[in-house]
Amino acid sequence: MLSTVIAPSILSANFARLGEEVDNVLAAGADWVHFDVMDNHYVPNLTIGPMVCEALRKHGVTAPIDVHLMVEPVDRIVPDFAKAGATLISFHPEASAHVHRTIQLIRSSGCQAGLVLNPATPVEVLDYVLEDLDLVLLMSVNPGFGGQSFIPSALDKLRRVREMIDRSGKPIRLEIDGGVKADNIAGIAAAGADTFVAGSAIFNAPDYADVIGRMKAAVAGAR
Ligand SMILES: O=C(CO)[C@@H](O)[C@H](O)COP(=O)(O)O
Repeated sequence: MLSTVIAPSILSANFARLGEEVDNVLAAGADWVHFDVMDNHYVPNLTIGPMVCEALRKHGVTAPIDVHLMVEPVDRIVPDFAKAGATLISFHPEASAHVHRTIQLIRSSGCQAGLVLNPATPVEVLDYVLEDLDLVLLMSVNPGFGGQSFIPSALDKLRRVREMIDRSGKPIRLEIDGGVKADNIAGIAAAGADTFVAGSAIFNAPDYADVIGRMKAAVAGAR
């Protein structure tokens, strides 16, 4: 089983002090930085692009940057994020005309590739591409905003994708994103996730180390 990763979503960080927020959350025990890119087209919100990713690298961030593209089209922006220092790039199959080609593009740009399934996207979309992926990201909210509630059907989906990954025998990460909190993360881990995105639960907490520590302890108990 792969190691546990806690990836705070900077969507809920204070953008006026972003470098400091990222430093603080990494010092508090976070493993990755989750970087939500929204285009006001694929999703009804507008956030940050490659320049901000590059700025974080120039600021001195060395942790993996986990870029979640909620943009359409996808391919045009992939090389820009690779140059800006992204470690992983994940995208939605609905936003790419050629899913396999986009995966190859991400990998040939030097990044790891992830595919993101919305709450209503069937797991069969992973057929034929699963073994080309480094990560599967299951959305447990509809993409576009932080602070939403975890959709319970994501647990069954996690179990199904966990089985698919285990059957493949490949070291593919299973990431969950949306409504993840210290008080529901154990059940999410038991359903098969190893990589946990949490935005509001971490950045709205007064003590980042305390909440990340409680999340890691709950995951360790469940796994
Ligand atoms: O991608 C998204 C939303 O589209 C997520 O990364 C959210 O930003 C997670 O926020 P919380 O639900 O943890 O507040």
